[in-house]
Amino acid sequence: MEFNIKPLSDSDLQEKLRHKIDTKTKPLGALGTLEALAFQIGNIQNTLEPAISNPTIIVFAGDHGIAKEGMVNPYPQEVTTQMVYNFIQGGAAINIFSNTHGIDLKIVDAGVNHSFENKLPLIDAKIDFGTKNYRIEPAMTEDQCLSAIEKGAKLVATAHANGVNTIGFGEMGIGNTSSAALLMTYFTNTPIEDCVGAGTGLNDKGIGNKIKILTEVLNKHCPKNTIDALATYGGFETAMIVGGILKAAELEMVILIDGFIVTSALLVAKKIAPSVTDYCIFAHTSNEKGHTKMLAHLNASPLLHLNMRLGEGTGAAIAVPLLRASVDFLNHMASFKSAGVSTKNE
Ligand SMILES: Cc1cc2ncn([C@H]3O[C@H](COP(=O)(O)O)[C@@H](O)[C@H]3O)c2cc1C
Ligand SMILES: O=C(O)c1cccnc1
Repeated sequence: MEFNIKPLSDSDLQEKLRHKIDTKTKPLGALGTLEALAFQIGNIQNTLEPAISNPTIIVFAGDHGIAKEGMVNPYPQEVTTQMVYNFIQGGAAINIFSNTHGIDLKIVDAGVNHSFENKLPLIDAKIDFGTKNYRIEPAMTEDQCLSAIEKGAKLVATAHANGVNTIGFGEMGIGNTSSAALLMTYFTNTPIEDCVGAGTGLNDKGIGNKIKILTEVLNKHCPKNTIDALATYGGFETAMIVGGILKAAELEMVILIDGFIVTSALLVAKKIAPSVTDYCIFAHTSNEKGHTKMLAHLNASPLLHLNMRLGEGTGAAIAVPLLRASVDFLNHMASFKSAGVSTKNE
């Protein structure tokens, strides 16, 4: 498992991008974050004329052993399967927002606890029928974890070969806010009580219980390295997103980071390849409690804060028009020179 990710440090290109942005017909810096976006996307694509081509969101679905008990998750495990059918039928939030913004959507069975019929519009990458319960044993074996990373990477490589240059990731997996909280505490050294939130709607008592259970889980295991930590606490969907993010950065794609769970996958990816964040655009701040601290750890300033806490890649989908607007101004806006507009008095 090798990912060759180039840090973005072409100072000549960066200077030209800066100049192109600064000579558009607007006060210096007046397009704010859109300027930063255009600069980053130009850097990623190594061009002064970037484009958002065939933006795609891949939603990975997987079940979690711990969710069978119903102690950390308000909704039952079956909801993962039911939501996969909902995605296939076009009824979930991510379907709607993908339609709104012309985003191609792919749904992947990373490891749902259900046998899906053949011929569904569902990509079969199943590792197993859900992870093991990490209250008892590691969620997955090292082989399963590496296989999930590889499968996620392969799906992104296929998308890239089909002309996709902008990719977002989504997830569906009842119980996966617990898994993300465990990964967060492991990779950022943040106390578990600051990583645990309400997920899909626990009350204060439920959150207290979730913290207690996840503290026991942390005391039980002692992961020996990055992959071992992902195998111990992760989900199949999370591990596939880790591989997907790493491959997308290697292929110099624009990566849209969604909420709490996708960002937890990025923590793992960054541990493997620190430059990966050069390729990441942080779409939004989720209302899940730990997300703000997780983002601060990554030095990230997301584009949006809409009080969303859903996952599925919905935050990533909502941010796509901002990416389009940023490359459009860079490509099409007049410069002071071309429009004959006077520059600022010195
Ligand atoms: C109907 C429904 C649709 C969802 N879509 C995403 N999630 C989100 O909630 C789950 C994580 O929360 P927890 O750890 O509390 O189980 C994930 O499946 C996530 O994608 C959903 C959850 C539900 C119930
Ligand atoms: O931010 C997220 O990704 C999130 C938050 C709560 C539940 N599911 C996902």
